[in-house]
Amino acid sequence: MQSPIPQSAAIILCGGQSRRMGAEKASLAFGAETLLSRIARIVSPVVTETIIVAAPQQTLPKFSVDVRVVYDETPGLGPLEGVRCGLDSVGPGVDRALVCGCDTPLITTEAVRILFEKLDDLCDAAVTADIERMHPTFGVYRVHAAGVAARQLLAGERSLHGFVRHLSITAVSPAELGGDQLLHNVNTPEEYASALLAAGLPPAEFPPPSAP
Ligand SMILES: Nc1nc2c(ncn2[C@@H]2O[C@H](COP(=O)(O)OP(=O)(O)OP(=O)(O)O)[C@@H](O)[C@H]2O)c(=O)[nH]1
Repeated sequence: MQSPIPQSAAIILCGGQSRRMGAEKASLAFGAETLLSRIARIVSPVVTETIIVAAPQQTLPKFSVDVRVVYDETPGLGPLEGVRCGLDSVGPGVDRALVCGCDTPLITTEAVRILFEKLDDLCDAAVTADIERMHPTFGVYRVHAAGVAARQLLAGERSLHGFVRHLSITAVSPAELGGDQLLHNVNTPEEYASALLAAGLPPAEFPPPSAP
């Protein structure tokens, strides 16, 4: 097994409303895991610390790896506030961090490692981008981008796409990371079912029978 990249972190966003899903995405079963615990397990081997950024009072599932949980300082601002809080809370010496949603269960450890390798000295971030658009919730950011996020939030910006427009970016195609399926986003019950199928897992009960 390869060792973690020194002075690196992973920030997993798990707040939000899950409106399209109609049930909290982070705690949805995904095989023997939940969506959130699966992502933590996949990303943690690459980094020296894994940080979960949750909404205040959010109930979190159990984890199979070490994580640190922090909470949105100002709730209700959306994922950009989660990114800002995550980047602001990395440990001493950490200078770059993966930012990832809890709703992309088909990402791989290898893809995370490649994203870190793609971040060159001249750029603020290496972000996945397909022919249609950027995917800011699968990217590696320099920790100093927290300042840009803070300024954007103060200016009323809420969107991660608006945020990355203010950064110098290396765009990384899904093909370079292992294929389009990596970015499969689980936002709806149908996308949840198709992600389980793509991962070779049996269908899950939906709505979920009980909260964890
Ligand atoms: N910490 C934190 N994470 C968030 C917040 N909003 C969204 N996220 C996370 O960011 C990722 C992308 O979220 P979206 O799919 O855009 O929004 P969502 O609220 O989860 O879902 P919808 O209500 O259906 O739009 C997911 O992993 C969410 O858990 C937030 O306000 N704070």
